[in-house]
Amino acid sequence: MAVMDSIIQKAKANKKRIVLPEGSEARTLKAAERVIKEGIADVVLLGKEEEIKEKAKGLDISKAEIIDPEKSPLLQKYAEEYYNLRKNKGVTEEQAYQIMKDPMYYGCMMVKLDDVDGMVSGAIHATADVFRPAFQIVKTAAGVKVVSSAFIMEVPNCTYGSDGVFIFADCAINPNPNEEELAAIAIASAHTAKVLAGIEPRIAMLSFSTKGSANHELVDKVKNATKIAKELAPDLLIDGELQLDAAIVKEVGELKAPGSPVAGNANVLIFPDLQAGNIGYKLVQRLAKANAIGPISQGLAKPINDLSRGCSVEDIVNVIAITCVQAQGVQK
Ligand SMILES: CC(C)(COP(=O)(O)OP(=O)(O)OC[C@H]1O[C@@H](n2cnc3c(N)ncnc32)[C@H](O)[C@@H]1OP(=O)(O)O)[C@@H](O)C(=O)NCCC(=O)NCCS
Ligand SMILES: CC(=O)OP(=O)(O)O
Repeated sequence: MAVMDSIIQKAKANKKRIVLPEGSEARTLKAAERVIKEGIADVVLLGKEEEIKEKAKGLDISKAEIIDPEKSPLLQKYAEEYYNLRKNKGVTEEQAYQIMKDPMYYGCMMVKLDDVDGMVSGAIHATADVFRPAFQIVKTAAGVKVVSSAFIMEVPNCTYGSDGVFIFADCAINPNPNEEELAAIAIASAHTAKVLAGIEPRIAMLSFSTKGSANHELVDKVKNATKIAKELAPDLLIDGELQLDAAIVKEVGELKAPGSPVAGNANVLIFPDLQAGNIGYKLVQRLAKANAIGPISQGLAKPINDLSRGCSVEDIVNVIAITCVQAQGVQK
């Protein structure tokens, strides 16, 4: 938990205000209580006040602000903002008003208008339902074409990576990134490695082939993405295409990819598509009992983070703390 200890200390040092749209969800309420009690963040819960209070019986959430989007005096203003953002996509004023009653959209608008510093959701919503409003309302940061996600993986009793700490990406957002997108995911993940996990990135572009051991168009995609990433970020330690064993096991790396600056010692693992990435992180989380922190979004203009529906209270606390640290880096 060393990585999370440091992130939680950073979050406490400059407290931020985080909205939780799944305000009446049991794990979310427990996480809200802990986050407030430990001074990690101020919390806004969205939902029907009576329902939230009923579900929170026995918990102290008295310091959380509760907002029911349907009754909010800001609903009309938020609807107008949404209408202006989406009218060119055919959204009418009436549709905008109805959409803005949805806590997922309302929460994103709070972030967009700086009424909160960040949002965490996804304990009972699928990833697409978290990111669709985020893409529409908060949009990408300047210069970013593709938003992606990464997990900080802390694998117990493991000497690979950085003493068992890895970044895995993209495990949650882009189903089938093209070469340029895969290169962008690698570069964004290097930033996450440095800023959030506190490790110096050594990036492996993963494949079922190592340095030409197999020929296939799927392998070509990873080779080309590696070339693009190296051109865009010549200072980064990045290599591919590498199989997983060549990427993380020293002896296998020396055998399959001699001379590689990364093979055998990688700590940032870039998966070729979402099938591999999502299966890969869940395998390591469940079979190796790794702490999977995330998914952490990369490239949104302001921080909005998803959760796995299988998350624990601790996972939610962790993602809230990460969202706070991301918010500290946002220029307003
Ligand atoms: C993320 C996701 C929801 C976007 O899907 P979508 O809504 O069908 O996307 P669309 O192509 O219709 O795009 C919707 C908007 O988001 C934008 N967008 C989509 N993906 C984006 C990305 N990765 N980065 C930045 N913007 C993106 C589009 O440009 C579009 O913007 P616009 O409406 O202003 O033109 C989709 O890629 C998805 O479902 N991914 C898999 C999520 C998942 O199931 N993960 C596994 C469990 S974690
Ligand atoms: C990240 C992820 O896989 O989310 P979920 O388990 O909710 O699909």
